[in-house]
Amino acid sequence: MTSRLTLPAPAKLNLMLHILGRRADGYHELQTLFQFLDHGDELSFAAREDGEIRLVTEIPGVPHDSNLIVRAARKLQQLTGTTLGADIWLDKVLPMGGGIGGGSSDAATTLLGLDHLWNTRCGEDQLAELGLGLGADVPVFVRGHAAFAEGVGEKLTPVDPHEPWYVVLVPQVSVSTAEIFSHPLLTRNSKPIKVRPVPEGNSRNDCQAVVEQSYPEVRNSLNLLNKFTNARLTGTGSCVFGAFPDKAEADRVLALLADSQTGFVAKGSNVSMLHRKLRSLR
Ligand SMILES: C[C@](O)(CO)[C@H](O)COP(=O)(O)OP(=O)(O)OC[C@H]1O[C@@H](n2ccc(N)nc2=O)[C@H](O)[C@@H]1O
Ligand SMILES: Nc1ncnc2c1ncn2[C@@H]1O[C@H](COP(=O)(O)OP(=O)(O)OP(=O)(O)O)[C@@H](O)[C@H]1O
Repeated sequence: MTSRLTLPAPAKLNLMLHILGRRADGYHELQTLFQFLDHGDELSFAAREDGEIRLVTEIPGVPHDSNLIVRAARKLQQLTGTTLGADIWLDKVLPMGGGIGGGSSDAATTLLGLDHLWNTRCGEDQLAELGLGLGADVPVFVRGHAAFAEGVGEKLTPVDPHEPWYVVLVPQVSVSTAEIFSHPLLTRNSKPIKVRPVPEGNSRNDCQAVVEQSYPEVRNSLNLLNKFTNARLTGTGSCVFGAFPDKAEADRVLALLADSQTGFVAKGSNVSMLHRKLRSLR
């Protein structure tokens, strides 16, 4: 039997997100602070000699060839000219359309995993550039270090914010990133801030007001979590999160909300689980 390479695809949080303006191509200039969670999907890869890319475990509602995993694998094949293919298995844990970067993280894990398995040795610089073509959030997952991001999210400065425990609530709605970024009431004129000191604490997400307005479920989750800590939206939602000093406190709060809320507890991490695993393989 061919050996399988199994790797995690962690979630991310946007600890703050400021929108500075809109570019001519419709994309927005952002400043955002990314941190990873020790919680995510898991992917397994096995090389194929015939060059085919096959996602064995498809996601209902996402056509095989549109899945970011398949698109990432094909892009890497094109870039490197390898004759190898892969069978890929996905254990989907992260909610979709949750603003915690599941699809982008799957794509980054595919790029790094297949670069390792195929021995194509592209390295992080090339893979981050390739990943940007798949989504604005892919490069930070390729780099694997918490970062202050500028541009559309691709200009990354590594940073080391605190690593608290988080309660992440998952309102049962899927928010379209494109819909929020095209909303007429979105605030798009935040003043640029400096990378250092790292903006932590009372930071805001400029998408939060319009998401709360359009999705009452998200507002409700924010209100509930706000009773215990400063709750914020991640990305364009739907997920909301709050920090706690230890796991016991985070578990306690999630349990208190469990009647009406779906969610999970996870530790913030400045080095992604993916990179920790890859280092252990080298
Ligand atoms: C909001 C964030 O989650 C913050 O981390 C990301 O910037 C979004 O990253 P993503 O999901 O990888 O986004 P993409 O797939 O590249 O873009 C989805 C849609 O969001 C809008 N979009 C995204 C990123 C950005 N900087 N400006 C935008 O206006 C665009 O309309 C685009 O069509
Ligand atoms: N491997 C994948 N995992 C999840 N979604 C995928 C994948 N491939 C394609 N998609 C599509 O991408 C959409 C967005 O999924 P994703 O889970 O990345 O959202 P998100 O967490 O809001 O992302 P972000 O934080 O980057 O905005 C899904 O609704 C789905 O149609």
